[in-house]
Amino acid sequence: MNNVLTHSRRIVVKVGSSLVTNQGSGLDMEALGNWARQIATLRAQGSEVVLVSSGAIAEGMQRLGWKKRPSAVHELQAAAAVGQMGLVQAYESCFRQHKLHAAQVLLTHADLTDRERYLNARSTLRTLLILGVIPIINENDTVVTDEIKFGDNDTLGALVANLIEADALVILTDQTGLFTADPRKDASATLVSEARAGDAKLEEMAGGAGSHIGRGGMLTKILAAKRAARSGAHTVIASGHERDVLPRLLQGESIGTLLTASSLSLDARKQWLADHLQVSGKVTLDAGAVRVLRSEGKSLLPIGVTQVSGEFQRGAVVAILDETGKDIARGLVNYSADEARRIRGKASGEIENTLGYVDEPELIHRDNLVLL
Ligand SMILES: Nc1ncnc2c1ncn2[C@@H]1O[C@H](COP(=O)(O)OP(=O)(O)O)[C@@H](O)[C@H]1O
Ligand SMILES: N[C@@H](CCC(=O)OP(=O)(O)O)C(=O)O
Repeated sequence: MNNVLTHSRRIVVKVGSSLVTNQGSGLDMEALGNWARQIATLRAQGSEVVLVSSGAIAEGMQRLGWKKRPSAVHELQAAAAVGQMGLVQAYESCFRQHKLHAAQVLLTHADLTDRERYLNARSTLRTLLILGVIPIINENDTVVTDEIKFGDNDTLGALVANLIEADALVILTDQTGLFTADPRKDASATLVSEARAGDAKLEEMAGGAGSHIGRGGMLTKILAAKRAARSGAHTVIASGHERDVLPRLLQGESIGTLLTASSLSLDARKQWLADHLQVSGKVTLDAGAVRVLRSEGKSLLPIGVTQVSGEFQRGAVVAILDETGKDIARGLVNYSADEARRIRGKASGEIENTLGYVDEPELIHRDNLVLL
């Protein structure tokens, strides 16, 4: 019996490519019907559920008659555009059988890194949940390029869990959970039934995707659990082939791997900052500045900055690096890259002399700064 999930009222369910397709070609309608039925059960019990579903590329390939997954990005994008139609049509008809409306929500990285779009996405999802609609989320493959895509839907699932402050993220896949090593390669691997999300040991156990269908493998699921935990969401990694896995999990049954979040959660603004995978620039600090940020939770003053790279405006999100180049924090800057270069290493009292004006004494205020 596991009480952690019985208290979950808002849940993000991610179903991987391996579970929604027929060996990578076309959709497995029976599987989709099965997810819809289980989600309808949760909904009837009062839970709010968001579904993150892959499958667009596989369905698009089948509709276009392609036997082999293309490697060219524009062809994958074309397949995703064709296949997404089929994916939402299929879900729409499955959910309709349970008298539930479904909504298509396609997100990109940029949607979650821009504060205004992030807030819009959040309020739309909240509204859909209040209306009793099941949002079905996928990456907007058509407009993303290699550099800016999530690529796997595990990361997307975690960011959605952060976005709507979900209680739990359930990642369903083709394995029964996280094993001590990839079970496809190591027959002696054993199932990890419970661990703390973010435990570094888990990353060593996890390998890449087990088939040509899936993208991220176990590592992206472990990292997704770590990310989801930042807003307090627990993660379960379990097999989608397990009968009635969703209602059973919520009834407290121990199935798969439970990765627990500590009860500490960052406030929404800091959460948004921590979620920035893409940043506009970087500032490198000296050892003293790193120490006061870490141990005293202070604001970052220009005097502690040794280097500024990239081009950014006031209000942008930047990565904060320690003197060895390690990424240690995210922050919203009070000065542009140009201004920051001019005031770096200087005392705050010198800002006015250097720039001719002073907006704020600190480069990044502590309220706008989050340690990673
Ligand atoms: N430690 C591990 N425990 C379980 N599975 C692992 C592990 N390391 C790697 N894997 C592989 O990860 C695969 C699941 O990821 P993936 O293929 O991306 O599926 P999905 O499409 O569901 O995201 C499994 O089939 C398995 O081969
Ligand atoms: N957005 C892509 C799915 C990406 C993907 O395969 O992710 P995953 O299910 O995590 O292995 C699609 O719908 O085809």
